[in-house]
Formats: sequence, structure tokens, C-alpha cells
Amino acid sequence: MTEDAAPPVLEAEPAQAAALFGDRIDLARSFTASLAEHGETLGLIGPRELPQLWTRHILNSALVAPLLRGRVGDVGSGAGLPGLVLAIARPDVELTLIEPMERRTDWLQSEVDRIGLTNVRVLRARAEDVPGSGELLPLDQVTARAVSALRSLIPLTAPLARSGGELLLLKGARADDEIAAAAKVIRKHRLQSVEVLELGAEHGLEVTRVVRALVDP
Ligand SMILES: C[S@@+](CC[C@H](N)C(=O)[O-])C[C@H]1O[C@@H](n2cnc3c(N)ncnc32)[C@H](O)[C@@H]1O
Repeated sequence: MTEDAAPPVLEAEPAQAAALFGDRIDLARSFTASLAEHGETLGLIGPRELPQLWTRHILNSALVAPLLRGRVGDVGSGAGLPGLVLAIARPDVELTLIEPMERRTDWLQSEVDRIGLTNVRVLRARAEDVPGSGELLPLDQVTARAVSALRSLIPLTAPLARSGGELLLLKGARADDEIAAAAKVIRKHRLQSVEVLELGAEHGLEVTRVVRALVDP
């Protein structure tokens, strides 16, 4: 950026936000404002994300909310995407945010406390170190966004889901290629009905691709 370039400005709230969050919109606004204020300093988002914070990050995450049920784990939550956004949108669902970096779990916990969410637990751990027995597992669904390519993401997420549970993995335009490259781990983890859902067009938003798979049904 040159010295006299204008600093990036937070994107205005799109009209779709109120429809996607319903009566939880004030909480979504509060989280988005806080992420815009602190995200760059805390190394959670880059400054260039501000002009697309709502559409590319908050709404992209919120589109998954209608697919949720039961106990959900979000692997690699980072700034809270999609896990914390989903917890805001779906207070009836129990979310566990699984994130190894202390700076990020501190942020997540502080936002959970500040917003007053009671359906979220923040777990500082790598997904592969989450104990197989205990009150957390098994989960009904596991989400992840921007953590790694499918072929390394499936071994991190599938073991956390119960038999018959689901993976909901947010992916970019090359989701189909990632599925093809992950054929071996898909077989190894006995995933079924692997498909790419395209969400967002019905709301006039950029398409969000979600790889959905059934775990060992
Ligand atoms: C690029 S960030 C994406 C964060 C967020 N999901 C998003 O969409 O903005 C990847 C996150 O995954 C976390 N991560 C990396 N390896 C992990 C693992 N094995 N288990 C759980 N989280 C992991 C990192 O600490 C980081 O916060």
C-alpha cells in the first residue's frame, strides 16, 4: 500500500445478513465488528479482508447453519470461521471449536464470553490429539474451513464423527478435484455419499462449496 492509499474499510452489512441470522443478527453484527476491530492486530485476518468480511467470511460461514444438527465440532476455527458464526446462527446446536493456537483460543473464548454464547465450548487441541473417549466425542457433524486439502483434512475430521455422522467441509472452486485426489483416504475412512453442495445462489450470494460426506454409516 502506498503512503497515501486509503485504509481498507469494513464492508457494509449486506441485506442477506438479516435473513440468514434472523433474530440473532445483533450478535452477528457484534462479532463482525469485533473481528474487524481486532482481527488484524491479533493476526486472525489480513487487512485486505475488511472490504469482504461479511460476504466472504461471515455469510460464507452462515450458509452452512441450516445443515447443522446435534453436537458439532469445528476443526481449526481460527478467527471463529465457521464455528463461532454457526454457534451464533444456531443456538440450538452444541458447538465445540477445536483450535491448537493459544492466541486464537484466547480470542475465541473472549468472544464467546463477551457475546454471551452458552452453546459453545473452546478446546485448545489439534484435531488428531482429541481423546477418542470422553464427553466430547463422538460428534454428529464436523465442520472445517481453510484448514488443509481434503486428503489431509479427512484423516483429521472423520475420526471425530460418530458412525452415521457427517463431515461438512467448506471448500473452494476446486472441490471436485480435491475429492478425486482424496479417493484413497475416502475409502480408508469409509466415507459414503460424498458430494459437493453449492450454497448461496438462492440468497443472491457468491457460491460456497461444501463437501458433505457420511461417516461409516
Ligand atoms: C488458515 S486457518 C483457517 C481458520 C478458519 N477456519 C478460517 O476459515 O478462517 C487454519 C487454522 O487451522 C488450525 N489448524 C491447523 N492444523 C490443525 C489441526 N491439526 N487441528 C486443528 N486445527 C488445526 C490453525 O491453527 C489455524 O487456526
